Amino acid sequence: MSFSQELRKQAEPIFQAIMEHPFVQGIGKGDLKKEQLIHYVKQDFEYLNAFMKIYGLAISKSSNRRDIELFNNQISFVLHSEIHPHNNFCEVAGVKYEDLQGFPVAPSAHHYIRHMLTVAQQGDIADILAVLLPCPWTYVEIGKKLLEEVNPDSAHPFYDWIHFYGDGPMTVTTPFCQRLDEIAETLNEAQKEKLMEYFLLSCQLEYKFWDMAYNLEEWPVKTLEVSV
Ligand SMILES: Cc1ncc(C[n+]2csc(CCO)c2C)c(N)n1
Repeated sequence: MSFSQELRKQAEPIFQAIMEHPFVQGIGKGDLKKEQLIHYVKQDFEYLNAFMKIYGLAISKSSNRRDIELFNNQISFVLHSEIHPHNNFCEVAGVKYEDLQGFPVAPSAHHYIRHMLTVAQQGDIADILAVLLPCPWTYVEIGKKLLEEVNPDSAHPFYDWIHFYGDGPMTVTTPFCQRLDEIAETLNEAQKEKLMEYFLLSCQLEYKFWDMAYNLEEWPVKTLEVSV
């Protein structure tokens, strides 16, 4: 079994819990509340800004052009393509995307961003791949499962979202896994265990992100805005 298959196997209970989460199920049923969609987009806009900066850190730590190209392409993808699923949520909620940008980051999104940033600042390319991988991997599996289970017609409110992740342009999971597997061949067990820990924590935080959006999670006491 390859190292990435080992990661996926250990994360199976979290992938299952994500699939069963009411926000994810709500995308399939098309019955999410306007406030839940708005909270998701506000938080995800900030999350994706942090994600691009982490790709920048990955580029600064790259030692060959193949890696630089891989991360550079993903910055463009987040800038120009990841806006489509956000626009889908905004249209259903009846709000303008521009009006959901620049808001304070809620606790679970904050935790996830901090986890990725810490690993990216302290670690190497393998650490960064392990910490980022659950992001594309969980979304592609969600998209594929919803396509199978719901098979939405074009009148479904989240038709675009489901197709974007289910059979759209999101193909980065494969090169990330291949690159991580290549590096893992050179690592000892303790080093691989550390990568497993980063990966599993990101999977848990993917779950928390859905939960935050579903429950409109905010900081317990309103004070100054928390930024990242
Ligand atoms: C919390 C959260 N997790 C994953 C994604 C999906 N996503 C974000 S960037 C990207 C491509 C990576 O290069 C993918 C798949 C999201 N939008 N929000």
